[in-house]
Amino acid sequence: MSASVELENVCADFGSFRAVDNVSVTINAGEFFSFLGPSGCGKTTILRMVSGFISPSQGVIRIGGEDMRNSRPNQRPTALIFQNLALFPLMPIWENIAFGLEVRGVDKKKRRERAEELLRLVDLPDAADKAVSQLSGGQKQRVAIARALAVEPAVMLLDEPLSALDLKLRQHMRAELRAIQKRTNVTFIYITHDQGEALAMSDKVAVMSHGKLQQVASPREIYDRPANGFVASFVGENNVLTGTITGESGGSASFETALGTFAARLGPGAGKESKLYLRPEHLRLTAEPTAANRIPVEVTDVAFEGNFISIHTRDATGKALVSEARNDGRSQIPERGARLFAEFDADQAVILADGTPARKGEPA
Ligand SMILES: Nc1ncnc2c1ncn2[C@@H]1O[C@H](COP(=O)(O)OP(=O)(O)OP(=O)(O)O)[C@@H](O)[C@H]1O
Repeated sequence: MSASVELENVCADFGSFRAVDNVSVTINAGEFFSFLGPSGCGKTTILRMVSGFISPSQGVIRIGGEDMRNSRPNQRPTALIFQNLALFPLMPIWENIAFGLEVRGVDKKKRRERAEELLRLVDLPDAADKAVSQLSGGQKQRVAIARALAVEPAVMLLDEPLSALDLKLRQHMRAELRAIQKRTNVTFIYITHDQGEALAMSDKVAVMSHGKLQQVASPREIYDRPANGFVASFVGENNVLTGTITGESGGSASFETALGTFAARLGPGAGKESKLYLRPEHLRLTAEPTAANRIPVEVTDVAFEGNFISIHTRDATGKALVSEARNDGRSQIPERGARLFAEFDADQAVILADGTPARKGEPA
């Protein structure tokens, strides 16, 4: 079973400080949905309102179409998973998983069967009789997920559940979590400040800043078509050029900067206070430019990043521009000090409205 979650004009105020500012979003049943944003942007507060631990100051939350205003946390079809999971150290794994069922009066045989079924689901089929101390961090996290699923929630709320794990395990668990979500078809609402996690796992991502939703879209759209400068800079890397729009035609514009005038795509909301955003992977370094958009640069550093190489450059005004080359043995990697051109195609550069306004109760 899974359920949709709707937030309609939801605000959360702590005194005069607005932590969540007029958020409206629909999360479809069976979706893996992430809230992504920097620390303090209001993600956890949203999760706590959906789970019922705090009430919205304004607005409505519906789960499965039902207004949750008068439902306490234990009356909601939700289960919550934290970063610091608390398994009971003196109980074997299967009893940890079945604990919620015992509270509900399910008999021991059924509890054991359900625990074993869930252990198969989270890919730990032989762990039923093990002690908590015998499991690794990642395995414990999977047990915590099995325990949350035991009571058959329609919505799972996950609050940065992987942040205590090391990098390799975190990457492995991304795939695991996604697989578990697809197998169960339970709605997953996942909060994270890690863009890699959000992009890799989610059907849809909501990018947040200062309590406000900035964009709600598929991971691909968030990356390829950011709605504003905040999303463009927070998700992935971008070179940012300041300037002014001097002409427009169709979906593109000419943008005058201290380095010259460039043709670029006009993003949503672009106006006077806009900036030009250019991803490092779209900036090509060459001695013989072919594109009209070109900037003379000098290479200042070449950094090996594993699967790609970051090439740091400086233009005539002293501004740093970063370009990326794939480490595939075929890319030409320039030497430090080389004088080249950084060129880019107009449809890969986008002009976007700037950042996000400050929220109520906060200095601008
Ligand atoms: N009970 C509270 N009283 C006062 N302010 C609060 C309270 N809870 C949260 N806040 C404030 O609201 C803002 C949003 O907090 P929230 O925990 O939702 O952010 P977050 O995006 O989850 O951040 P993090 O990733 O660091 O957990 C923060 O500025 C925080 O200090």
